Amino acid sequence: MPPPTAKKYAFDVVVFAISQVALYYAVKYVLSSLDPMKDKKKEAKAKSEQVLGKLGRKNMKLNEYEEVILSEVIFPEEISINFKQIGGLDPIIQSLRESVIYPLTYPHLFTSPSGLLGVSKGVLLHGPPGCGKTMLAKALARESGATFINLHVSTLTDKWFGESNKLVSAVFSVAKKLEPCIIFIDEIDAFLRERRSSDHEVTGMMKAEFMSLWDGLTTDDSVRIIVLGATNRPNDIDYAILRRMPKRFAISLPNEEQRKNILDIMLQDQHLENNFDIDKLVAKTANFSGSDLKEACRNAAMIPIREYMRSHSTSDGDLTDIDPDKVNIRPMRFSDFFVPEGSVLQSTKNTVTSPGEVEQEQLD
Ligand SMILES: Nc1ncnc2c1ncn2[C@@H]1O[C@H](COP(=O)(O)OP(=O)(O)OP(=O)(O)O)[C@@H](O)[C@H]1O
Repeated sequence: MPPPTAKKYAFDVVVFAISQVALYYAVKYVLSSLDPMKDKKKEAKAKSEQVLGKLGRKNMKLNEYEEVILSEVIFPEEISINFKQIGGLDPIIQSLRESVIYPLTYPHLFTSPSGLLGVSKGVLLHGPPGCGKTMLAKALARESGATFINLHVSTLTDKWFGESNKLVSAVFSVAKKLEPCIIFIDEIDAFLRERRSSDHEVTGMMKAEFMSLWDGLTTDDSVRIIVLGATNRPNDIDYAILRRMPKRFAISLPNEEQRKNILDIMLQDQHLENNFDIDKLVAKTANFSGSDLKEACRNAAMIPIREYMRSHSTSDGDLTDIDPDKVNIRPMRFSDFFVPEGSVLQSTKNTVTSPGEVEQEQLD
């Protein structure tokens, strides 16, 4: 048999190299199709490309964890709430402007060689449910012009369990890339509650990572990132976390004056009867949260509409003779708040506060 020629050797080497490359891609393909997170990563990538496009930062390089976090970014123009829609919280709004918006947007006002003006990197909104904490956070997002990361704890834990630490560090690296930035964590107690012996090891590591990266913000005055938390249960939050949130705002149940403000806002576009006594309604709604008031107004506003529909429907329930240009719905009356079907009492009976003091109003 003749000895193999140089040509044959070269051919064998090429075939071997091709087979190795093919093997590499085959293994990579198999591994990626076995990845249980494949679809989610793909989804996150698509969403993050969309977000980067909107931010005008298409060329920004992100790792796959940062892509997941980017899908939590909310754009100001997607938020319909502004400070004017929030009643009774003007002093808190002003303080939030000073402690969140101005430091992010006018950092030069807050620099001093002594570090005395150092801006707080953690702000906490706390108080009973339905009193406007989430509304405040959304309005801040809209009015601050900062990038707003609405961080869902489930994003860090449920889906990606095991990779939580990398996601936590992605939260801060994305925030840094997109600063000024607000990292908002609703129900922060669920995430950063007091450590318990029953905590999963990963949860503990994730919290430790979060705190250490947060400390990194505190030590660098030039960083324009703020962690904003909201909770109904401030007492459940780890003391170490509370210490990192020196600015705390209590959003309590609205008092009489605040309820008046809230009701004025909620009813401002309603057609009200001439002698509608808003002060009387304020007096009748002691212990109501903003959310209770909203529900009560919504139910009351339905009464004239329901009356109109009933007066224009057949016995089969079909609406008849309704000319959109001639719809004539009567103004809202004080008594609409006390019609049994949609009464204030009924609408709020499931809330934690007890609006039970409200008595059924005489309908006359
Ligand atoms: N001060 C307020 N002014 C106007 N509307 C309010 C106010 N507080 C609450 N509301 C109404 O109640 C709804 C619920 O409020 P929000 O979600 O902000 O409460 P929250 O304090 O974040 O409650 P939770 O702790 O349950 O999340 C709002 O969408 C709004 O309609």
